[in-house]
Amino acid sequence: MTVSPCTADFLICNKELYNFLLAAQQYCLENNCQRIANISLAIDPVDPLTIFANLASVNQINFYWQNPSQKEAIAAIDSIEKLEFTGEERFKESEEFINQCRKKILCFPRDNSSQSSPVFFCSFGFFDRNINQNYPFAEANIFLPRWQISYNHGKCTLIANIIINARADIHKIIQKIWVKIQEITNLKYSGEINILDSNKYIKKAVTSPSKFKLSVLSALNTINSNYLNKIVLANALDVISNNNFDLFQSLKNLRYLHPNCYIFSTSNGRGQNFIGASPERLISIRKQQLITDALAGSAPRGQTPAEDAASADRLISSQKERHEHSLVIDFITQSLSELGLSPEILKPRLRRLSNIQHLWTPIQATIPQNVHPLQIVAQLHPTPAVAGTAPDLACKEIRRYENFERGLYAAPLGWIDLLGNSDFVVGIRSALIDGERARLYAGAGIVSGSDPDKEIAEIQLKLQALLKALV
Ligand SMILES: C=C(O[C@@H]1C=C(C(=O)O)C=C[C@H]1O)C(=O)O
Repeated sequence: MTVSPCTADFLICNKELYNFLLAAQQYCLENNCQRIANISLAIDPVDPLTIFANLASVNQINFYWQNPSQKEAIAAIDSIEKLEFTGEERFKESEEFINQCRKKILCFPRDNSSQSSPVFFCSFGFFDRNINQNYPFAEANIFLPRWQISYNHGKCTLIANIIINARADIHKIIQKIWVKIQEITNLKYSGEINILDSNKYIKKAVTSPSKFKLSVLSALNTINSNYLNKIVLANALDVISNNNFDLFQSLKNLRYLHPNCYIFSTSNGRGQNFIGASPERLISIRKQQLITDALAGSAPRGQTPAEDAASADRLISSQKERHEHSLVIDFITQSLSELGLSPEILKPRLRRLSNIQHLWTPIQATIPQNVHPLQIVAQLHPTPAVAGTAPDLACKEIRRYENFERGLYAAPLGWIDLLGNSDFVVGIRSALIDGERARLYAGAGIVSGSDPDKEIAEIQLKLQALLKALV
């Protein structure tokens, strides 16, 4: 084999990597097995979205995630291990999948730091079984990426997951990593924003406003009969463009328009993508400290600072909005207590987004070693912020009222590393992109005192925020 001078330099710098791969290969030879080498290398700072836009293909499984402060972002490109599940045990089976993979992974370096821990990316359906058999994502999707580029407070890491067996060509593997580093670091950052006039699209609500209004009125009757306290009813908007939607430009636009939201994208490897800008954290765990959001109760942003403040005041003092919000706090604290945690409710605040504001109460807890992040996800999903109360009853009613598959909408989407760190958002303010078609989703919480017209207007506001970013 001819080794290029560049590879030779890299080889010398990474003698330790070479020895690690050699030892891994030896292990596979002696034990007649295959392993996954998880190789983390510090690289010069890059923008993971730029890398994602250039290296990810819509026909691969991939994932993009970015937090609101924009201090953390991850691009995960292509998969080396993946599984899809359906049914009630999907969270448990995903945890089991991670545990099985864990046994096969050898890490370089072996420093047990969060920068070099293998990361699994997951998306779940709102329901544990889809009714629409043609819905393009399974009810649980989990994968370990082939390439991962992580940005964390100014530092960048490339993680490569590579199959090692007795026949592995170690020089070739090292060369492949080197070529990838070159490819990544030579890419030019382009933060270009390209916002088009959404009037150029053909748009159609999946449920007409009159039908939606009837559903709200009927749901209010059910609430008044005390069968339910709250139900979150959603609508979808189908959008058709003349051209295929540009996934990467739409993500850049989302990041620009919604800098204080979690930006996400996941693909099924068959051409469909689910993207969005969610303000709602389901779980965020760092070093066993959990933080989750109770987010419910909404009002428009005002056109002027005075109007905005007045709208915020009305939101804060509205009995109806506070009741809607407190149902979410109660559910989260009770659910976490059932897991043996001691949740602490932080000071309530406002979550102010580009065109809407929400009542927001973060809740925190310490996680014992034996509680897996997916157990918490399973316990919390769906919260009354996206389903209602009691959630089981509300879910049955949602199925009756909504005439489309929720799929990944309002469901958990995020990542988990092998140290127990994790981030999951609630997949709201989201859209399913399929070529030149997009389906946008938004819902609103219905409680006693809800006004159907106001709920429809709230859903419109939520849809507009996303529509603006799509190109
Ligand atoms: C259901 C959605 O949003 C949820 C419902 C809210 C409400 O009804 O006030 C507020 C925030 C979210 O928890 C959505 O955006 O689709």
